[in-house]
Amino acid sequence: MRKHQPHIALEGKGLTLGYRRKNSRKEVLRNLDFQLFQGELTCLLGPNGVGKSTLIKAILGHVKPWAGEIRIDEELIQGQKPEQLAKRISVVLTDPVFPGNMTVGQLVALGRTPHTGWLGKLTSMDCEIVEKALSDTKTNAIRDERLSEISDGQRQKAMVARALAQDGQLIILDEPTAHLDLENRLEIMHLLRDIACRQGKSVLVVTHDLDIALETADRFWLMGRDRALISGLPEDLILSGQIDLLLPTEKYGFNLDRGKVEQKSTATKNWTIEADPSLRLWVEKALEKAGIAHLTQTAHIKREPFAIFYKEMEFNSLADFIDFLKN
Ligand SMILES: Nc1ncnc2c1ncn2[C@@H]1O[C@H](COP(=O)(O)OP(=O)(O)OP(=O)(O)O)[C@@H](O)[C@H]1O
Repeated sequence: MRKHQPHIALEGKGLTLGYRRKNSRKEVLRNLDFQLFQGELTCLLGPNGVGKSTLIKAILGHVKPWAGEIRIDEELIQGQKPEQLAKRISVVLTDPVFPGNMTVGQLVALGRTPHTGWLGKLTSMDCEIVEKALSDTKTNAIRDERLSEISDGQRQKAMVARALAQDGQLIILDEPTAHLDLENRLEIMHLLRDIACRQGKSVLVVTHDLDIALETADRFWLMGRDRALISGLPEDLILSGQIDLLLPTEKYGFNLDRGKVEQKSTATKNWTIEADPSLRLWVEKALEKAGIAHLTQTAHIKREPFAIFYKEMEFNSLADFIDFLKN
């Protein structure tokens, strides 16, 4: 079967990265190969310290490879001037430093700088792009607020808006949802996916948020402690078990049935629970957390109104049921 190959926006080959200090060398990543595709939202995931930020710094030209190369649209990144790269890559890093008295609107307008120059005036097209970035991220209402007087989450949304206004072909965001509440996390990630898909951009997001990444990413890049990078459809990586790269110890694992990372249970369960699968899932979870591995009789669970029937008794909440089992 012929494979459909999307356009490769960014490619790394045989990339080895590290840091030098006086007489010592610290190798962080060795011999990496990767491809970032146009029109896709890719999430880069991996345990702390494996080298995700180092890879991003290399893509931005801030860290020079010890070996190998990175190409953006087939052109080597090494050797490109920062202002050339700024037109092609929009970035949101974890600890941005901007004057606190700058307003959200001014910050977002700054995104246009690579296209206008530092003293450049915004054209009507620049203004339109800034307005769109503000409305897409729903930061319109806080456009006149100062950066020092808004919440961390609002500041984070403003940073995403600035990256959208920059309008690079490649958008790279390092933990863009770290300070956001659940709804805003989902909204920002869906927005980024939408932008990748509709505007044909390549979006790379570094994140530790596996749930939201699973919900939104077209592709995962997984980095493990062996310094390799594995790329694939999130669902393929789950089914092949490679998702466990994110969990280097034996203690936790990805539960295929529940679609979640969980502590691996060593206790054997001796219980029979009669219920719909979705009800049973939550009953089992509560029993496991309470350390209850044994039921002497079958528990029957009913939905609407919720009730547990056990030993000719009726319980209307898991809390009451567990209380009974423990006493
Ligand atoms: N400027 C530096 N000089 C020397 N070593 C560094 C430097 N920056 C990072 N490192 C080291 O490189 C390794 C990878 O760090 P990096 O920040 O890339 O990891 P990460 O995967 O982004 O981690 P996290 O998820 O915690 O953000 C770590 O061992 C770190 O100590």
